Amino acid sequence: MKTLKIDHIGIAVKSIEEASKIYTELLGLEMHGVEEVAEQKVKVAFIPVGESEVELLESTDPEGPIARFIEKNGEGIQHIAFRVDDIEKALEELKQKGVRLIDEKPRYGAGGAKIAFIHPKATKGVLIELCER
Ligand SMILES: C[C@@H](C(=O)O)C(=O)SCCNC(=O)CCNC(=O)[C@H](O)C(C)(C)COP(=O)(O)OP(=O)(O)OC[C@H]1O[C@@H](n2cnc3c(N)ncnc32)[C@H](O)[C@@H]1OP(=O)(O)O
Ligand SMILES: [Co+2]
Repeated sequence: MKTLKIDHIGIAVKSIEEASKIYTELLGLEMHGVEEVAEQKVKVAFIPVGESEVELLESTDPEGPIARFIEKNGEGIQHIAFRVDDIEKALEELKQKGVRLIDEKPRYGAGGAKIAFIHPKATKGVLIELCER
């Protein structure tokens, strides 16, 4: 497998409408439309910047991962997503290395990307998402 680039940085926010102003009004970036990813219990907005994007994540459910993250840590960076060329192969290789995965098989994320998370306990406290588009 090949890791290609930082695809996006996931930021947990209470309100996409409020938080997006930082990126649009202060940094002059443009936000794409908001999309719901029901499986992850989030609404998502992407803000492209150069080769990567900022992903704003607002919870749609108090039991979802973003609501839980904000409850514990407040708003802030929740994950870093790396784009890979072949996510099934990447997960197979990580599994063989004994890495603790949250998702052993890819799920579908925003924009129909295939995504999977590595547990932060296996990565010195960074929640890593792999994604293939
Ligand atoms: C739409 C899609 C896309 O891009 O297309 C997305 O991004 S969806 C983005 C949202 N979806 C996800 O995050 C899905 C994957 N995440 C999960 O499954 C969960 O959030 C876990 C990461 C397993 C955490 O689960 P849960 O909140 O139940 O456990 P917990 O609070 O007891 O946390 C277990 C330990 O992990 C740490 N921990 C929890 N969340 C963390 C995070 N985001 N970054 C770093 N460490 C984190 C906690 O501090 C704790 O450590 P201590 O034990 O030392 O206190
Ligand atoms: Co993400």
